[in-house]
Amino acid sequence: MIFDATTHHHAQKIYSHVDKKGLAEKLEAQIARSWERCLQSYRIDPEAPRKPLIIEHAELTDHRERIDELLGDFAKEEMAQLYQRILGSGYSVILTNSDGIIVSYVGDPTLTEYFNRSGLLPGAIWTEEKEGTNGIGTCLYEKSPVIVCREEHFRTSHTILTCSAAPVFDAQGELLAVLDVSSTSAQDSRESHRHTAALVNISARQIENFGFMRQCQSHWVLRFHPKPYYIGHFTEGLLAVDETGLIIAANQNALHHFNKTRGEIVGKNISDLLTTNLTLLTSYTNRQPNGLQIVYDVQHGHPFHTQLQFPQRRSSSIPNANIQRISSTQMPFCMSLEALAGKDPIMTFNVRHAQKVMNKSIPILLQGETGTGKEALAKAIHEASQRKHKPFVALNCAAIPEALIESELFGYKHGAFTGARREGMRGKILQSHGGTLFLDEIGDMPLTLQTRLLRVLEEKAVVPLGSEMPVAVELTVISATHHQLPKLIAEGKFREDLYYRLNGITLTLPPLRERNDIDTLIRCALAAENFDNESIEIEAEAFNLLVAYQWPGNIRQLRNVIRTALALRTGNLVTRHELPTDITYRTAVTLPDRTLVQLDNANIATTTATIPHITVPPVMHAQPTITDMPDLDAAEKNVILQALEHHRWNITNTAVSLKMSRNTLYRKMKKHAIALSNA
Ligand SMILES: Nc1ncnc2c1ncn2[C@@H]1O[C@H](COP(=O)(O)OP(=O)(O)OP(=O)(O)O)[C@@H](O)[C@H]1O
Repeated sequence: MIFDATTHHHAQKIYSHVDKKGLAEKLEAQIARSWERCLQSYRIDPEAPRKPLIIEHAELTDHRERIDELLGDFAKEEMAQLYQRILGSGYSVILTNSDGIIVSYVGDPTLTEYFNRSGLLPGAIWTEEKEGTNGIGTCLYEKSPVIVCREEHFRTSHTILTCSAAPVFDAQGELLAVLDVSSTSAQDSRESHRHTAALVNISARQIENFGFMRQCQSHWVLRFHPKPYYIGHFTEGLLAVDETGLIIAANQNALHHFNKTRGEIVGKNISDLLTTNLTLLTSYTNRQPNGLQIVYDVQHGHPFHTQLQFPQRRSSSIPNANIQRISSTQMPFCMSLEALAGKDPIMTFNVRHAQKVMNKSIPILLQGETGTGKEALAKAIHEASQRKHKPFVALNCAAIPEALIESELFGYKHGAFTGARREGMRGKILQSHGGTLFLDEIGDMPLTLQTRLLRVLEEKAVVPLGSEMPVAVELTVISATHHQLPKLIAEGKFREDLYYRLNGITLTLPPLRERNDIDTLIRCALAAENFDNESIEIEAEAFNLLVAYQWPGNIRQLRNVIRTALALRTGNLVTRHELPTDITYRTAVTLPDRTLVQLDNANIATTTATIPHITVPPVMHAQPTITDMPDLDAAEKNVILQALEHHRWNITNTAVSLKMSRNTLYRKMKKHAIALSNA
């Protein structure tokens, strides 16, 4: 930056504007507010020279993955289209995440160096706190479209830029990203940029609507607009509804069309807002798949043209009270924090307590037998918390060799040790910055690492291997173990001070055999494992055998049994013959003949099926002896080895292909003495 009279004049203009409360200069209100924030809240010196703040490549990759998850490739395609529309004007098109970090960039290759020097490059941070008034940062703060033209920038070094930025919100109305177009042309004025700003706003709405459809793909989505030809247009309203017709999400346009706030729409039934309901809408769409139906705004009587989109992978017929379907898309519903509370008093207690502490940086310790749903609860807490848009990062302390946990957790600088990645690695702790770090099997963490973890928790900073510079981290930890930590402390295997650090609150998950909502869990498991989305019925006899079984492997075992039963069934009926002998022999039940239990998919998390009364006599322990098992064991080992080979020993892909969790895969590998070093 050149320090000359012009530079100084720019800074003086800002001081005098803020001092004289706007009397010195006529300014856009957004710019005036931002200048005040920069001087009074962030205390930035407008003349201070500044280098762009760029995050590390590995961190940028994490941010990109998170955005891609929510917006898919559409954001990049829309940016490319926008760039084509303004081609030749010397502009760059930029997408940042909600932290103001540039995650995508499309620009004139001949100007790349020029933009890079101005700090407009992937990984650069453009919040107002860091860069003063600017298109991206001010848009993030204002949560509305902004134009920041040349001298309206706060930092003198940015006054060569003209930027138009528009916010992109997620389906819940939270700010997700900012789309920005910047230029360095001296010809640009606020007026000449209005056309560009309009294009940016249209593209931001397109990205937002596409993101909405992606985020709500397991629900019904009602598209609506007062004019029929605007269905599919960036101004269309979108409402996502669950199977009872309850509105669970709305886009910005929907609020505008109803002239209501989000709070006045989300949580209402669709029939409270429109002269229709989900059954009428689905039956119309079944008859006329691409037709538009006219319905009326209940409050004002205005007509809306509507089109219903069925959930992807869910049955597209009208919910029917007699023939109930089980659908895999109910999985998220079953696994939400509210749904996990179920009807079991201990789980309800756990969920209520989790809700009270989840936004207060209080560490949560989950205790329970293997397979009781500790990781599922940790994820649900994260998803229900204010951190839901930040990463959920899990580390299984028992599954990773001791030598690797350290680098996995704390990360390393490039060249920290032989074999280290050239660009270094951000450890799990830094990856979870602002989100949730889930430390599974914490009781198995080696003592030396417990000491380092304790230091991180106390100092809220990480020192990556090979580095001396601590990096500040915003850390919320949920840890889990099947061990009794106080017992490990007494045995000298776990640090007492770490235990108190991790145990802001302990939630103990009950084993499945002690839960009184096992019927609901069976329904959830059936829904989750019904990948083909078919109508499934289960014989009362089979259902009751499942209810009465003792489940040593808890919910994980239940899921496995149901997965196999669904695969073995003939037609759509699950009978006792598809259940493992372990269950059918052990559980002697007086059963009625072939009464069907129909599974109520509309109320899967809360209803009890009408199960005919049965008596459950004492359990017969007809457990197979170990000598019955070797062939099965060998077959299992073989299947695991083949899958590992097929997926080149990638644990995540192998676990997905075998439909088991990574933890289970690690456990089975341990059981069969398959070491990762086999690779
Ligand atoms: N309420 C539920 N309904 C249906 N499936 C569930 C529920 N809770 C957990 N599951 C499923 O059960 C399996 C085991 O759950 P999870 O991995 O959370 O258990 P865990 O206690 O963490 O196990 P481990 O101690 O072995 O790590 C997973 O497939 C999970 O998706």
